Formats: sequence, C-alpha cells, structure tokens
Amino acid sequence: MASLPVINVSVKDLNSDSSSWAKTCDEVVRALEEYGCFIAIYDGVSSQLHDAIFAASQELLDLPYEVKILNTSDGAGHGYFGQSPKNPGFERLTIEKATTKEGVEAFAKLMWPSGNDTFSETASTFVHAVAQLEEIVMRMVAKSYGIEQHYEPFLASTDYILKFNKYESPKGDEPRLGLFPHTDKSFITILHQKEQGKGLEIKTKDQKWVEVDLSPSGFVFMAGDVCTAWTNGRMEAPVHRVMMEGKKDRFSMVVSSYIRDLEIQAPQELVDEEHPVQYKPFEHYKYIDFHTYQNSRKLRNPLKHYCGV
Ligand SMILES: O=C(O)CCC(=O)C(=O)O
Ligand SMILES: [Fe+2]
Repeated sequence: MASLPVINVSVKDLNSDSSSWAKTCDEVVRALEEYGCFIAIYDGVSSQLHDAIFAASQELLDLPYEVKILNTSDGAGHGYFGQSPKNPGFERLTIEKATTKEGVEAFAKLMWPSGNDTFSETASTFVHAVAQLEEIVMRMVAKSYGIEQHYEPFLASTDYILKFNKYESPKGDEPRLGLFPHTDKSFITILHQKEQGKGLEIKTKDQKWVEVDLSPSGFVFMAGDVCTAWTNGRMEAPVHRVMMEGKKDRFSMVVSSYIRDLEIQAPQELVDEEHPVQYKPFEHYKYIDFHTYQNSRKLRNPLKHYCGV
C-alpha cells in the first residue's frame, strides 16, 4: 500500500551542509507536487512540548460543554464544534490569531475566567514552533521555484489558528468516519497527533485513500487551497478525512495559516505557455467568507468555483 513520503526537516540536520539542504528542497517540492503533503520529521517540538500540548488539550476538552461553547467565531467558521448529530464523536476548539499574545490570552480568559498561564504558554510555544516549520518548508519551496521575493511579504501577513481535535473511538467494531473528506481552506496546514497510530487518510491523485500512520515526532505538512492557487496548481491541496477504528480516542493538533491584506496570485515565474494561469487573484479571507456563507461544502471544487479561470 502507498504511503506518504517522510522527510527530515530538523534544523540540526539541515544546517550541517548545504548539499543536504538542496536535496531536501527537491524532496519537499516533489512530495508536495505529487501528494499535496508529506510527513515532516522536525526537532522544533521537543517531547516535553509534545506532552505539554496534549495535556493542555485534555484539560481544555475536559471543560464543561457550557464553557466550551463560549469559543465562537464570526469570521473563519471555526470556534467550538461538538455534539453534532451529523458528526458524533468529534469535538474541536479553536484559537484564532494564535501566534499573538492577545489571541491566546483572550481564549484562555474565555475558558478560565482568571486565565491559565500554563495553558497559554504551552499553546503559544507550540504554535510558534509549528509556524517555524511552515516557514522552513515554504522557504524551500520558494527557493526551488525562484519566488523567494513573493513569499517574503506573506511572513508578515500570516494569521495562524490552532485547533484542538478529539475523535472518540467507535462504539462497535465497525470503523466510523471521524471527519468528512475535505480540502483545507488555509494556505498551509500542519497536523500533529498524540499517539502513534492511524486515523488521518489522504486521497492520492489516482483516487486511492492512503492511511497515515503518524508517529509522535511526525507532522503532516499539507497544502491548503490557497497554496494551490499561489503555486498555479502545482501543489494541489489533498482531499483528506479521518477514519476511526479500535478502542482508543484520538487527539490531534492542527495549525493552519491564513494570509491577510495581500492578494493571492500566482507569481509570474510560475506562469508560462505550458502552465497558463489557473486562478484569478483573490483575497484569502473573502474566500473563507464564501466557504462559510455559501455552503461551499456541496461543491466538488470550491476553489475552482470561486476563482478558477
Ligand atoms: O485530525 C486530523 O488528523 C485532521 C484534521 C483536519 O483535517 C482539519 O482540522 O482540517
Ligand atoms: Fe483538514
């Protein structure tokens, strides 16, 4: 059975010599062009931080329902999700603007009226470390495509959201859908999981589901729809879902990036006769609004529908 490429992007290994860096750039681009994602091995999240973020997740998800539903969102369609008859056994809380002190502290205050410094510090350290992974990999992509000067402005205009996901194990012996198939509406999404095991599945270009057996040191690095548009279709956001099997609940952490203030448009370097422009320029948050308010879930390809040429 096919499996996703595994690529070491640990800072300590990459800095050692530049030929390994160039080789890793190639691997990253090839994986993202072929699968829209890969498994990154990354040393920026220590095992202590791994344990701390999942302890924080447990503490958060253990809060009473009346508290968790205070996590609302008026824009990006995130906020609390849970106890839905359509998607039983799935629960999620979301911190918006999670790389900012205000974002994390406002969330913590909502959940724990007198604040929760340990939680805030852990969430903040984790999201910064994962954002660093995104930057490392996207610099490789930008360098390989010769579009570094187009990537640079994104760095100052990126919002990160942090999601805490819980999937209950199925009641009987039958596997159960934990999260319906979708592509992410982000620029990039990075996924991390508490314990070794399966759950996440990725659809390949030949329409086969690949099970992702993720280790606690692995991160699934995934292109979102906005990356598809920006790379002029070279890196397609993969359709993915969660399937639950066995007796254990599954916990995952997801960091997604959103580009504000800038128009999303493929750089000229990625447009030529062989690669005519595929998407009209658009704003990321307007695309999110479209997704939130126009019920785009029914569409087979929301990005094409929204801004396809
Ligand atoms: O928990 C997972 O592995 C997948 C989550 C996901 O696809 C999402 O939050 O968009
Ligand atoms: Fe997703």
